[in-house]
Amino acid sequence: MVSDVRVLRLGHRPERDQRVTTHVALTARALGAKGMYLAANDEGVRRSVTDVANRWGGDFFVENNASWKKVIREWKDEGGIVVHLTMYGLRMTDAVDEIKEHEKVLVVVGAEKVPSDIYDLADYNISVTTQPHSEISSLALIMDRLFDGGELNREYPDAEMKIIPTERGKRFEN
Ligand SMILES: C[S@@+](CC[C@H](N)C(=O)[O-])C[C@H]1O[C@@H](n2cnc3c(N)ncnc32)[C@H](O)[C@@H]1O
Repeated sequence: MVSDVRVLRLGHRPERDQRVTTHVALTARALGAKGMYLAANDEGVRRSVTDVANRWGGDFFVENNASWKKVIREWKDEGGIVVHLTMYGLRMTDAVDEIKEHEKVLVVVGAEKVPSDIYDLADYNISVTTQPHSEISSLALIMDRLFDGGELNREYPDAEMKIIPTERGKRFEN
């Protein structure tokens, strides 16, 4: 059963990808990942995601300027598997049950281009549909499958901000 999901973000270009990478991290956090390794130097992304995480609870981390090969090597040494999301991979629906037999899953998402070695280093190259779309949507869908929807109503400990779901308007507890 999957209990530890982390995201590795490859190919981030600070001048172009800040918003999407921030949304990758926020999606990862909201859907139950423990943290994101950013294989680029962008302290601004780390700071803004950490600021959200501090206010909204839990202990999601962002590691800035991570060496992606080292992250993968150490993850595998700890018994984790590496799932690279790419539209060229195997269909998610064919592989997800096998992936779910593992506890630790590192989900790798790219920006425009990814280094070609990732296709060999990954245990699974997985396509979420076989159409081009986005790292955010593909990440959200695989996380939902990995946790079977159980991530959707998680509690975030030590939150300064908490939403009280309501039919209309906005209600917060803080
Ligand atoms: C804008 S796409 C880049 C597409 C790029 N041309 C390529 O070679 O993969 C950015 C990222 O979104 C993810 N992605 C896009 N479509 C996907 C799909 N159908 N299945 C899984 N991941 C996808 C991949 O992680 C990809 O690296």
